[in-house]
Amino acid sequence: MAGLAPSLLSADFAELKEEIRKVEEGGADFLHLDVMDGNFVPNITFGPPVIKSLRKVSTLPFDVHLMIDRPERYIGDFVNAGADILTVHAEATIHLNRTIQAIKSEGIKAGVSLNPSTPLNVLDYVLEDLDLVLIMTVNPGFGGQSFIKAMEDKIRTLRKMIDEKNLDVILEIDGGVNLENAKHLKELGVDMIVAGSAVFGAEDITARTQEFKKIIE
Ligand SMILES: O=C(CO)[C@H](O)[C@H](O)COP(=O)(O)O
Ligand SMILES: [Fe+2]
Repeated sequence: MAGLAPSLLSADFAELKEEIRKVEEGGADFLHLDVMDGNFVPNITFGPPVIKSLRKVSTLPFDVHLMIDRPERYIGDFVNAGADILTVHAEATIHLNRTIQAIKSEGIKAGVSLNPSTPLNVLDYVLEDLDLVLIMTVNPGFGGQSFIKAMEDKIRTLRKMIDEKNLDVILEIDGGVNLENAKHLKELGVDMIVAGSAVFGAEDITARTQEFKKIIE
């Protein structure tokens, strides 16, 4: 059984409170929040002040995906804003081990995300320290892109790495997941599925969330 983390990136930004209520009602497990800085990725979204405001209107765990250069500079800000899981890109921080320890020392969960072309071996000496690994199944920066098929092997291999060491690490994937491929991806061993456009693009967002949950349970 996998969980669902709707990505707010594809929500109506003028109606965030209401959009969150809809996915909560549909049984979302995490709320996925995409922070982009216009440097690490060619897009800009929102930062700690928006997340802090949303924290007041949701009880869902906040799964914050930082697509920003040198994320270590902002760990305290995102912790204060209410992040429950803070995920950094391995490509964006020079001292990955130090950044992970800095997140964990704040008493929240630490995640590492990998771009599609980044090999899994960058996790070799940190996997044991992590709470979550986020495999990007599109190139980060935008919602509504197509799933990159080559990521299926990466997911299988990471599943084996986690299971062989009997680790308590959430395997999360992000990008291009829809009602058609969700079941297959769950069967590859994914624990948490991020979906943006496939959830918030629906006419009835609550019903779509429920539909997703049914497919991946
Ligand atoms: O991190 C992201 C993009 O960089 C988003 O979480 C992701 O793309 C979700 O969008 P969709 O489900 O529409 O592909
Ligand atoms: Fe994301």
